[in-house]
Amino acid sequence: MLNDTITHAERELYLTLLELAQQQPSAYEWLTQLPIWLSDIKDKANYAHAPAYQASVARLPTLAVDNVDLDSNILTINARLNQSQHKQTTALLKQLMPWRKGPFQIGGQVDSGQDEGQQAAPIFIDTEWHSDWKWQRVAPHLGNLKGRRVLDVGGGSGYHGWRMAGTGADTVIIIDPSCLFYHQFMAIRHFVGSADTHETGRYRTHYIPVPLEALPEHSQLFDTVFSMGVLYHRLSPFEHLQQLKGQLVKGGELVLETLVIEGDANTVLVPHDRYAQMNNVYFLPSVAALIGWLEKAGFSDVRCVDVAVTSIEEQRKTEWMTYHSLADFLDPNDSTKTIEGYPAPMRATLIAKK
Ligand SMILES: Nc1ncnc2c1ncn2[C@@H]1O[C@H](C[S@+](CC[C@H]([NH3+])C(=O)[O-])CC(=O)[O-])[C@@H](O)[C@H]1O
Repeated sequence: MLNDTITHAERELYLTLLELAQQQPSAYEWLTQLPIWLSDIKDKANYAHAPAYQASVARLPTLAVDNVDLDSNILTINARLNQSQHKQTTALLKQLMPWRKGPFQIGGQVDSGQDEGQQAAPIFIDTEWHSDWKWQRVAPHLGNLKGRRVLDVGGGSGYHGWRMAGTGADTVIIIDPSCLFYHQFMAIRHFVGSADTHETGRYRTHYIPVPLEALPEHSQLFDTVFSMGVLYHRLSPFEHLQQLKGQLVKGGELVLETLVIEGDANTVLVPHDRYAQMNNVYFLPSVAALIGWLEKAGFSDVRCVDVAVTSIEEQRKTEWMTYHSLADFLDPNDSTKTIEGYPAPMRATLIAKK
């Protein structure tokens, strides 16, 4: 129910789903569940850090934003920032560390204008991942997202979701169960503000803090569904593919990006214990096997558009993510292997039709 304590982001999400429901009744089921999804993320019993994250986002200052370029590799909020706003904003954003997916920049170039003494340098959130590099590998193969309704499953901080809106998507819904990433999205959204309403006159980019499995199964709401960096975390890859398919309209497009290994249609690696130190990695197929999985799950026109080995320049420790990163997870004597002896991370992007 709409009530007084609802945030602006929540209100816009309700309105978007309400509008969707007028065209596609399955969105009513989302509306029914939304209060539960949104209150769970605020519950200290589920997420001990939730109140602290919320407080950090709530205390972010209001800046004079000149413009926002959602289609830039460093997702840039051009705003005027004085020294005290710079200090306050940096400190609050650092309370939302680790920042893994980005990069973002808040602030503009310091020019030699009249208030030079006052104006602070931009804040550059140098994230662990160069998510822009992934986007550059994927975007050329997407065709036009203009006017499309898009779901980004496992969207992290929302970096790619913003880029989807930046290329003209009509509506973007990001889902991810991470409480931290949800609040990172809300922090960036605070600064993006009404720039997100560009072209459509209403807010286009939304975030629901739930896993894919929590969504109503056969919503058929989206023209494009992205699942990037999620499949290998799933115990049952076929269930994941079915759930993705259930969110697509007939003829809609799936963009699937996941870890792969070299090999033929019968090659699949199931790491016995950890993979690159991650303890939640299950199935790493070859590209040929993955094409077979997508076809078995009922997708057609399946094509692999990109394969890339992840470099230690793309995923690395930064000032905004100070824990171990890829370089620490590879064999120090042979960077083609993980420290467990498996092939080093290589990722493929596949596109398929429902
Ligand atoms: N069942 C689930 N449903 C939805 N999200 C999930 C689920 N399980 C985990 N996640 C979320 O999926 C994301 C995986 S990261 C990819 C981010 C971005 N897409 C990227 O392509 O850079 C992995 C990577 O960095 O490789 C995390 O944010 C999880 O919380």
